[in-house]
Amino acid sequence: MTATLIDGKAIAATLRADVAAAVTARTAAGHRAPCLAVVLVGDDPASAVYVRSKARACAEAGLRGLEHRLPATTTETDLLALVDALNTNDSVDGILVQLPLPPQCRADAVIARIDPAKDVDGFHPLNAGRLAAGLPGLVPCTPLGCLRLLTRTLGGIAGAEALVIGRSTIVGRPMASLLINESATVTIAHSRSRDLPALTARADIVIAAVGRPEMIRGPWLKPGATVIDVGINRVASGDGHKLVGDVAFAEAMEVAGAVTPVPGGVGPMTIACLLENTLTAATARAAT
Ligand SMILES: Nc1nc2c(c(=O)[nH]1)N[C@@H](CN(C=O)c1ccc(C(=O)N[C@@H](CCC(=O)O)C(=O)O)cc1)CN2
Ligand SMILES: [Mg+2]
Repeated sequence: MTATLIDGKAIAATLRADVAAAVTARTAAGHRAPCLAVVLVGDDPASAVYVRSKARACAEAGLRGLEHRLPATTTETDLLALVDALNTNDSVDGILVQLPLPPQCRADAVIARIDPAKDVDGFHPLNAGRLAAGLPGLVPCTPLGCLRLLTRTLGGIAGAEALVIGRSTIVGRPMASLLINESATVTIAHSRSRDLPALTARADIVIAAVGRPEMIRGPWLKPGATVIDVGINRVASGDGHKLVGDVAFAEAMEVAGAVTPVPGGVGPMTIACLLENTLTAATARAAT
């Protein structure tokens, strides 16, 4: 069996075009363009690339993007003061603080300071609680992107056995809540789970978010399963490096029904869902 490749890049492009059309309709109706403020602290090269991609994606979809670049020596107090200023700035609809932060800035404290109505990352404890309770709110972009890929690939997922491998607050836990809210039967596994191959063997849907290169092997999978690989691992290859996921891709393609590639699977959906969340936040704020 050769699995279908789930083209995250193409599906993300469709979602971005949908957001752009909705933004055009909003501005034609007299609203200002939704505005996203992105805060980057320090000079982590990967973070700088992601922030640039977010700014470019905003511009292409007709959103206003504001970039705040702060030095690596920024104190937590100064960062919180910037968040406060963005919270009270009425022309800002979404606030995103790029992670990771330098060690002197506690991510938990910074995230908790963001106005939950502007928390387009969906990381604020209030939004996490709303998602866990099955209430509407802003949802983390990576798991939301995974759900969009699943519904595009499978249609409904009600009743499906889903295995989420990874229990982070950014991916694993919100992913499990999203799947439960769609009436899937959900198991959460993690690094201490006893028999991962046995859990994987019964899963119709596997979401791999462990951060270990190619840990999930093809023969573990249930034939025909849908595999969503959230991992982005840089590994040595020849003289340079390459990106691999948490799933052994070539092996998975032999057994699964559909598989996301790395790169070009989940990653592009994260940024498309950020645009979607910014539009959602702007629409909800305009209605209050
Ligand atoms: N505040 C946040 N910080 C971080 C988040 C986040 O959602 N909010 N997620 C990651 C970084 N990230 C977005 O910020 C992100 C990572 C990767 C991709 C992506 O498209 N990856 C490509 C491969 C890229 C490469 O070649 O290196 C892919 O998978 O195709 C998008 C966004 C941590 N921080
Ligand atoms: Mg990917």
